[in-house]
Amino acid sequence: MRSDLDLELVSLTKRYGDTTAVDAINHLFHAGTYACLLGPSGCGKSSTLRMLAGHETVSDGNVLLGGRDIGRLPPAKRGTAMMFQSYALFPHLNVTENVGFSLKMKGTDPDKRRKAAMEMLELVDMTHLADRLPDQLSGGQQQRVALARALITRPQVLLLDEPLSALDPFLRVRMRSELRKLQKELGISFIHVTHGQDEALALADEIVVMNNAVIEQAGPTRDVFDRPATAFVAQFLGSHNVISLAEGKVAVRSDELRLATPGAAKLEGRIITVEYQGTHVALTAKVAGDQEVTALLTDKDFFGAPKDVGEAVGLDWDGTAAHPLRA
Ligand SMILES: Nc1ncnc2c1ncn2[C@@H]1O[C@H](COP(=O)(O)OP(=O)(O)OP(=O)(O)O)[C@@H](O)[C@H]1O
Repeated sequence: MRSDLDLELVSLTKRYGDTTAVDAINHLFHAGTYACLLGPSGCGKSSTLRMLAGHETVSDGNVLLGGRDIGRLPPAKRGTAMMFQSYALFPHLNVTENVGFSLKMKGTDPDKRRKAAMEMLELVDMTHLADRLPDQLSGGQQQRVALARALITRPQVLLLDEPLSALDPFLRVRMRSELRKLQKELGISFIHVTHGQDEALALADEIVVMNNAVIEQAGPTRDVFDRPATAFVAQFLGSHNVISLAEGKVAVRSDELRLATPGAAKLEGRIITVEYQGTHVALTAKVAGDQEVTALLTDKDFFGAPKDVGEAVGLDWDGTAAHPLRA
């Protein structure tokens, strides 16, 4: 069902001279969804996000928010707000002034501005640091201020460009659960650009995988993970093997592979690495056609019948675990 706040990309295209960074992509972001735009460096994620925000011109196509074409409006008139990778806080303004900045530009009076800024700071749990300057804040605190500053415009869609990449790994995991919680509380759409598959899996209701300027696959996160449509998606999301069989290429999750007696399994080969990972052991074998295939075994299964590099091994899986891939 369509909603007034759905965001639709229609044949959206970005060209920089001879380079086509985004090639006629179509997608409907349902209102209230946490979506991650995922893909390798240079695939066109940031260009897409910047076109949605109005920080980059649209070369061709349309951006519709609730059916209204916003693709050629100035950023402040779109109903979107963007949070940048570097947070882009003004160093000479304190936290409250940074958060209230867009209201100042609109001519809102100082009392109202301060009140609105404090409400937003409350939302991100930062009221106690309202008078600090940005360089007196930690990375995570700066990120919260940047979020509050983007949200004060009451956007219908929040656009986030690699919002966690400047944080250390520990803080990144904490902040991603805060982002998720905030999105659920606000009920607005978040579109979050990342090249990290674990970040996308942890956060997103929906994943849009981009490659070479086009959308390779999009859908609910678990559907995309469980049923990658192409070898690229399977490999980019990780935890899958792409295996060439007589009937064509299939993706099989590493944790769906099991060891079997050579000669009585779908594949056989020799073990080339055994890697202990704590709860699991990753065992990689070289099989027919020089293919490397990894089985992720629970530590209990592996140590119940340990194997060594160089041993012959059979690898098997249930028929339903193999997903045929599009060429
Ligand atoms: N201002 C520009 N002028 C010319 N080419 C550009 C410009 N910005 C981006 N590109 C090119 O467009 C393509 C897509 O870039 P974009 O930044 O959208 O990719 P990305 O997926 O966000 O990559 P990253 O994860 O590295 O930021 C790349 O080939 C890039 O070199």
